[in-house]
Amino acid sequence: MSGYGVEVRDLTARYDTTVALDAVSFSIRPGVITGLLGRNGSGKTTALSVLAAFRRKTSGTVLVDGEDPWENERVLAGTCLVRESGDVAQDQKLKQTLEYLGDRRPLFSRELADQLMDRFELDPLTRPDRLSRGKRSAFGVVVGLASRTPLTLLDEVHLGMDAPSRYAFYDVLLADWLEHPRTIVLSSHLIGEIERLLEDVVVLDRGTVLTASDADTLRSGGITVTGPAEAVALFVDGRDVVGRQQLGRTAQATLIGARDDDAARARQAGLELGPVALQDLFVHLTDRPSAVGTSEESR
Ligand SMILES: Nc1ncnc2c1ncn2[C@@H]1O[C@H](COP(=O)(O)OP(=O)(O)OP(=O)(O)O)[C@@H](O)[C@H]1O
Repeated sequence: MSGYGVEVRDLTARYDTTVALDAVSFSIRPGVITGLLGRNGSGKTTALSVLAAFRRKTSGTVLVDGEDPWENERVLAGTCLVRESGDVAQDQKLKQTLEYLGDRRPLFSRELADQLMDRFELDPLTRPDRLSRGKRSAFGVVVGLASRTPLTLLDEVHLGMDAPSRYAFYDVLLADWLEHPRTIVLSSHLIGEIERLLEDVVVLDRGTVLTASDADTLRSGGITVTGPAEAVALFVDGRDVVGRQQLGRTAQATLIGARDDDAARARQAGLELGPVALQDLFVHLTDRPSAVGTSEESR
């Protein structure tokens, strides 16, 4: 089992008068870790809730493993959505929730759950409503990863966790995914920490898809140039510069729109070229309304 694929076509989701998703289309490849990125209110939680049938769509097509997930027992048995709030029974001890999941989910790994409970210092005999925010998030991670469902949707689940716990989460997620490949979607607006995990990226903005592609293709849309400040300034003159840093006489600029002769020009000027951080591209894309409309070309 390498995971469920997802096809979303012209999906619209409304809350009364608010259009949370406006005819969005994107695909999620099976067996891949995809980042669902977007600023606050861009529609990430709504999209994941529709995929997991927590919320009904208004219109459009959603296919999870080839079928509409709404009231679809087979697909939902293989789907796990964990939101930041935890999504677990509040009046049950953590141990009882794990036992319940162990009975209901055929791929649930009690071994991984116990390992993560130790790692996050979670007491199995406590209840979720007695946990701090960070520990509640950590329990959400335990549930999401140990379920090993063919489609695992983790909605900003790591945001409340402290740095050591978050890094433990990233390490375990990657190691467990390598051993048990499945489709994982991580939603976040904090990309720096998770970008190394992401093979594909879907960026939402105000209920529309800004861009959807593999992370490397997205990164190749820009470059960083590092070297003596005057040479960097000359190199980037007239270009679309989205970030600058300077330390002493050394400067680094981030450019959008790489050109064929960049490498040769950089060599001549004694400058170093490097990749762009996804976080910088994300800020650039979501900061500029004029960037809307690039989605179709970059798919
Ligand atoms: N229950 C609701 N009732 C009315 N409007 C809602 C509801 N839930 C979300 N919305 C609206 O739908 C839009 C998308 O919200 P959503 O929670 O999906 O975004 P998000 O990208 O997950 O945001 P965040 O990063 O802040 O969690 C926003 O305009 C939000 O105000």
